[in-house]
Amino acid sequence: MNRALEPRQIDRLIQAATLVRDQAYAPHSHFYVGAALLMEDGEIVVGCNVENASYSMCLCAERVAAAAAISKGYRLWKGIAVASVGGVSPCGACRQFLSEFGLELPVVITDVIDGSYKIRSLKQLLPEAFDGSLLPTHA
Ligand SMILES: O=c1ccn([C@H]2C[C@H](O)[C@@H](CO)O2)c(=O)[nH]1
Ligand SMILES: [Zn+2]
Repeated sequence: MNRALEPRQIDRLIQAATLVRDQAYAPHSHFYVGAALLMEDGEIVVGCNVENASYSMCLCAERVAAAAAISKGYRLWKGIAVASVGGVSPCGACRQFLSEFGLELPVVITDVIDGSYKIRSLKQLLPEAFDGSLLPTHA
């Protein structure tokens, strides 16, 4: 199966992630992040980071987008773009969270300053991932 994103899909994802970044609630870090997930049917589901005065409760944009997609009934994703100043990679927690739904996922890591990006698979970002297959309750 060809999992590579087409240039047009990459553009759409970057545009959506950059746009939703404006909605980020980040009064504590002032670090604004947007994420956009591409569904198998072409739909895009977005998320931004949502912070809290109790810092450990902060939600990353990637997990907000992933939870929104699941809530809409989407579990098959073609790619995700993450937009921030400097183009940060998803944190470890988000890598693990996203991996639940497939390690082949292409991650488009975008710097909103100049629009540059790089693409890495989740498998590259999370080698030797814990996938729950050894859990006694695994189906
Ligand atoms: O990939 C990342 C990295 C950080 N953040 C958020 C979490 C927190 O609100 C702020 C600073 O870490 O940026 C994300 O949303 N995604
Ligand atoms: Zn994260």
